[in-house]
Formats: sequence, C-alpha cells, structure tokens
Amino acid sequence: MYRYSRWGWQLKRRHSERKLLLGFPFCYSTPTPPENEKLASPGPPPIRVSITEMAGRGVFATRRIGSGDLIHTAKPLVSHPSLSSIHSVCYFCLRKLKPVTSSEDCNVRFCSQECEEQSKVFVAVERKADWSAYDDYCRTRGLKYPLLVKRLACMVVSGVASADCLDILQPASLSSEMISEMGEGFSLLQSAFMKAKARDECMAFLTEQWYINVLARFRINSFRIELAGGSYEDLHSLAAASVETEAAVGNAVYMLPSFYNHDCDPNVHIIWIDNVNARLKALREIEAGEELRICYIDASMDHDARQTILFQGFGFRCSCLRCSSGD
Ligand SMILES: C[S@@+](CC[C@H](N)C(=O)[O-])C[C@H]1O[C@@H](n2cnc3c(N)ncnc32)[C@H](O)[C@@H]1O
Repeated sequence: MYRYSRWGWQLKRRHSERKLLLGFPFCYSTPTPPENEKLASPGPPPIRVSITEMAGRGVFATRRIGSGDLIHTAKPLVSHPSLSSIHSVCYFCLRKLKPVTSSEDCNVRFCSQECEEQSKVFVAVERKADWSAYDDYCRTRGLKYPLLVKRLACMVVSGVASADCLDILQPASLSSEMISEMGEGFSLLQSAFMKAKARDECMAFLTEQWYINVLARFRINSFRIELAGGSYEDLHSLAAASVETEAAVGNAVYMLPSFYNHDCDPNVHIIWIDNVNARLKALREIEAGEELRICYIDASMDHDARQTILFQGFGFRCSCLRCSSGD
C-alpha cells in the first residue's frame, strides 16, 4: 500500500526506539527554502521522534511551528522510477527530462553529472545483470516495491548501503499468502545476480528472509512520488497523466518521514517540487509538543472508504478526530 503523495493528505524495534529517543542522527537536510517559503528553523528541524499512546512511534514538534513553514526536507534512502517513467525521468533523482527520440530511448538517463556520479557504483552493479525477467514480473503484476528491492540489493552489493539499513522502520504484517507470493520475485532477483556471476561474499545477505523483511518495510513506508513543479507543459501533462494512467514518476522510502503517523485531517503535508527530495510543510499552526501527522491516503474519500483502505493497507483503524466525528 502506498502512501498517497500529494494534495496535503496524503524493528530491531526496541533497540531502534531507544536510539531514536536518544537522538539518532537522521538523514535530514537543513533546507534551502525557495523564495516566499518560510523555514521553520535555521538549524536542525524542530521535531523529535517519541512514542505515542496509540500509534507506536511518532513525530512531535519541539516548538511552535507556523502555518506554511517548511519543517524539514528529506533525501530518500532508496528510490526508483516507475517502469512507465523509466525513460522520461532521471534514473537517480526522478526529475523529469526532455523527451528524446529513437536510439536513446532504451537507455536510462540522468539529469546531471552529479546524479550520474552519485549512482554510478550501484548502477554499475545493476548493469552487469539481465533484469528483463524481473522487470517483466513487476510489469505484468503491476508491482512497484520489488523495483525498490532490486535497487537496494544493487546498493548493498556495491557497498553504498548496508543490508540492514531499513530494519529500524516498522514492517507491515504479512499473511502467509503474501509471503508465498513473494517467493517468485526473490527467485528472479537471486537468479539475475547468479547469472551475472556476482561474488558469493557480496551476496550473503540475499536470502528469502531478507527479501521478505525489506518488502514488508517498503509496503508501509514507501511514498508514491508525484512532482508538483516543473514547467507549464509539465503541469499539463501531469494533469493528463493523472486522468489517463499513472501520475507517479516513481517511489521512494525516507528515514524521518517514515515516522510520521497518519491523520485524515493532517497538520503536515509532504510534497515533491521537481525531484525525489521531499519537503515536509506545516498546514496550520502547530504548538510545541503536538504530534505532527500526514495523511497517507486520499482525504477526499468518505469515512468508510478511508477506514477500509487504512486497515487493509496499513493495518490500523483510524481514530482521528475527523473519523471519530463520523465525517
Ligand atoms: C509509516 S509507519 C508510522 C510510524 C510508526 N508509528 C512507527 O512506529 O514506526 C505507519 C504505521 O504506523 C501506525 N500508525 C500510523 N498512523 C496511525 C494512526 N493514526 N493510528 C494508529 N496507528 C497508526 C500503523 O501501524 C501504520 O502501519
């Protein structure tokens, strides 16, 4: 289940929680706000991760945050373009690219030397293997998370990520049926690496259990990326795409945004302007100590539809004020 990306709605656990409460160094960046955007604070973001009463860990304001303030930005831990966008966005940051013709069409592309440089080590690993069977498996079943797993596996093999980098995130609970369906994806991923003669010592992490653990985390922590910015033409094609097919350019998982809980009337929203880097903005005034929440789903749905999707996708019954009022 993807967390809805736009329009303002959107464990090694005990050990990890302790680390979080003690101030685990998150992968956030102090943002450079565009003109007319007010930064909530010049230093570290005015937030902390703590335990909530009903929803596990959550994100809380450490001081008052003004309406419209940019609270923090976040770079992804793992991201991947959707298969339908693979030739039209940067393979690293998902920025939209100018259309190309003919022979260039079948290559992945980058928006800048910087993006190419930052991804060259794991892209080199990826290029050694033939992913056609794995990609077909994703395409025919409409699966997006296994593409994130493939990228993470290439990052681990190349040494730019550790195999346990997502362990701190909450996993989805998976039924035995879901787990058995993942077997095919794992076999295809493993066989692509084996045919490419990847060295055994680099592949020790790649067990079926690793594959399942990672997918369980992607399932409830991934964001579907829809870009809000770009040119006038982009906005037109985005509008058309959202009607016709899939407006998303890809999917990504972040560290700090993964700790935001859900509310059907959220006080924070997460947006993407022109690439995969996320911006978390206050939708209204937030007091010190208040929990910051985003909306995981389409907030325009009615009460019953929201409850069903949240339960099926994220495993909880929402008891936010809006749901409690029956709206
Ligand atoms: C992306 S995680 C949010 C962080 C999570 N609470 C943690 O401890 O890592 C999503 C999960 O948090 C819990 N959650 C989020 N919002 C909730 C809410 N409003 N009520 C109850 N549980 C919630 C659910 O278990 C959901 O699957």
